Amino acid sequence: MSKDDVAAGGARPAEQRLLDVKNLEVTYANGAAAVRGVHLSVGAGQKLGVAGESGCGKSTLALALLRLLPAGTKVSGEILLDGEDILTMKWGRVRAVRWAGASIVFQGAMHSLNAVHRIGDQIAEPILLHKKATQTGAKTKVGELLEHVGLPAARADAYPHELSGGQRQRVMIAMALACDPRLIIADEPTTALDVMIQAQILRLIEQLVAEQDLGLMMISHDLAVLSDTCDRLAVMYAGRVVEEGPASEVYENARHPYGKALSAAFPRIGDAASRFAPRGLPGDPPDPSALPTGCTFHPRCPVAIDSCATDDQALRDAGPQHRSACVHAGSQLPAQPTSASAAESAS
Ligand SMILES: Nc1ncnc2c1ncn2[C@@H]1O[C@H](COP(=O)(O)OP(=O)(O)OP(=O)(O)O)[C@@H](O)[C@H]1O
Repeated sequence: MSKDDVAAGGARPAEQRLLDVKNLEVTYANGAAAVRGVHLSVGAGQKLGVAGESGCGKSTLALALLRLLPAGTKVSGEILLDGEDILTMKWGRVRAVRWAGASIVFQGAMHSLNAVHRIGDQIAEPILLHKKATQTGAKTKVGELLEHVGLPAARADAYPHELSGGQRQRVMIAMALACDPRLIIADEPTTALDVMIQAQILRLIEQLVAEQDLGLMMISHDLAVLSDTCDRLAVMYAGRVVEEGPASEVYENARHPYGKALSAAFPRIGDAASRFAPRGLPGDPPDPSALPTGCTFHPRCPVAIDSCATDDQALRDAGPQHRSACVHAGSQLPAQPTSASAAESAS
C-alpha cells in the first residue's frame, strides 16, 4: 500500500473507498489557486474531518466533489466516487450521482432552504427528481426521514422560518439522506448553532453515519469539533493538505505549526479551563492569486527557518499514519507563542 493509499482514508483497501481524490487542483477564473494537489479518501463508515481557517479552500474542495463550482473554474486531477471519476462523467450521470451517491449539508440552513416552500416539499424534491418514490411514497419517506433526524413527521408542513436553527439543520440532514447516499459531505454543519445544539447535531450525524455505514467528510474551521466527531483529520492551508493523520494525534500532537496553532485556537469540547486560554495565530492565509514562495505558511510560521522561504514542503511521515508538510515534521515542534507574546514580539 502506497502512502497515498493510506492518506486521510486510513488503511482500508481501495475497493471499499467511497471517495478517492487524487491530485485535485482547482483554479478560479480570476486565477485564485484555491485547491492545490489534494489527495484524500473516505471509506464506508469512515469520518474524515477537513480543517482550516476561512479562505484555505475547504468549501472549494466540497463544491468540486459534486462539480458545483462556477463555470470557468479550472479543475484537474481525479475525484472517484465509488470508483467513477466525477470530473469525466457526462452531466446526466453527475446529476444522478448528486443526492443519490453523495450529498452535501451546507452551512447556514436558513440560506439553503427555500423560505416560501414547506420543508416536506423541499425534502421530497430530490426523492421525486431521482424517481426514488411516487408522490405518496415520497410523503411517507419524508415523514420517516424527519423522525429519523429527531423531528415529528408533522413538521413536514412547516415553513423554514417556523423552525429553530437546530431544527432547520436537522431538516438539511434529512434532505441530504433523502436519496440514500453513501457519502455525506458536511460543510460547517454546526457553525451557526449554539454549543448545546451543536453537540446534538454532531451526535446525530455520528449516529446516522454509524447506522447506515456512510462515509462522512466534515469540513470545519474548528479542530476541536472535528477531532470530537471524526476518525481522521486533514488540515488545509492555502489550498493544500499540510497535515493529516488520526484525529486525536493531529489535535493533541500536531506536527505542522499550522495544525498546532489551529488546535491551540480551539479548546477541547468540555475542557472548561482551556476555554479561558485560547491562543490565536497572527495574520491571515495568503491570497491564492499571489502565493508566497517556498512553504506558503512561512510568513506566519513561528518556527520557520531560512530555507522555508524558498523550499516547498511535501507531506512526509511524522508518526504512525501521521504526515506533515513541514521541515520539522520528524521532530517535536517547539511550543507556539501565545497570541499575547506573538503580539508583543510583533510590536
Ligand atoms: N467564485 C470564486 N472566484 C474566485 N475566488 C474564489 C471564489 N470562491 C472562493 N474563492 C477564493 O478561493 C479561496 C478559498 O475559498 P474557500 O471558500 O474555498 O475557503 P474556505 O476555507 O472554505 O473558507 P470559508 O470557511 O470562509 O468558506 C479564497 O481565497 C476565496 O476568496
